[in-house]
Amino acid sequence: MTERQHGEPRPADAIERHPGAPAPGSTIASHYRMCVGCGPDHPTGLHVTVVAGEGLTVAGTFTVTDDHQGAPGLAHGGMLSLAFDEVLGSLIWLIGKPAVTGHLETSYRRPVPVGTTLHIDAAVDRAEGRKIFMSATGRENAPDGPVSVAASAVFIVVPPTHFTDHGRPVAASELSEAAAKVAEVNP
Ligand SMILES: CCCCCCCC/C=C\CCCCCCCC(=O)SCCNC(=O)CCNC(=O)[C@H](O)C(C)(C)COP(=O)(O)OP(=O)(O)OC[C@H]1O[C@@H](n2cnc3c(N)ncnc32)[C@H](O)[C@@H]1OP(=O)(O)O
Repeated sequence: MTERQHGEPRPADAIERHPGAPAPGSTIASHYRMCVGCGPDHPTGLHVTVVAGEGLTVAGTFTVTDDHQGAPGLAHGGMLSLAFDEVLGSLIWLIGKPAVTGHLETSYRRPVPVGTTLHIDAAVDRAEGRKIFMSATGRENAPDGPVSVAASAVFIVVPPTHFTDHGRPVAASELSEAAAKVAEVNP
């Protein structure tokens, strides 16, 4: 291996779409029915939906409701950050490796009123060892609407046991098929 010169950036590792990844255009199923980000059974969750894109990209949506307000009539910044965490996190199903958020940075560009649907495009930018660098933009009410929020994140690849060691036991019926495989629970 050639030695790097001082100040030269570390070369990125190859990172590819997993052969078993959901096909472009298909919905990425909610990983856990009670997830506050994507779970369909969560009463006040964000109910984020995500569709796989080409390569290492996804497109998500989050519709802001009264349950997500900070100032009256406006989305709470933490909720917007959650929506980005969820959509960025769904990129792991394209890579085929479990990972968790290490660092998430959110830049709020415009207030987001209740009733807005944010269209969140997210992509994997590069990988370095276990670190996966990702970024996303959230546009108001249309895939080409004005950018309301932008985010960047570092996800860290973890062993599947991360969830069983630190979480609680769960039935396969509460998880998506892919998540049940990660958690190694049988139906
Ligand atoms: C019971 C059954 C359950 C079933 C579940 C089914 C499966 C579910 C499947 C899919 C779920 C998806 C869910 C998505 C939800 C959305 C995503 C979230 O909200 S995730 C929650 C929030 N995040 C955390 O809770 C992380 C808490 N932190 C940790 O656990 C650790 O700190 C961890 C794993 C992130 C790192 O700890 P280390 O000991 O493994 O890593 P070290 O060896 O120290 O670092 C490795 C490399 O990463 C960098 N690194 C570590 N932490 C970093 C950080 N915070 N920011 C930036 N880089 C970091 C280090 O500098 C190092 O880099 P160098 O190799 O030296 O270049």
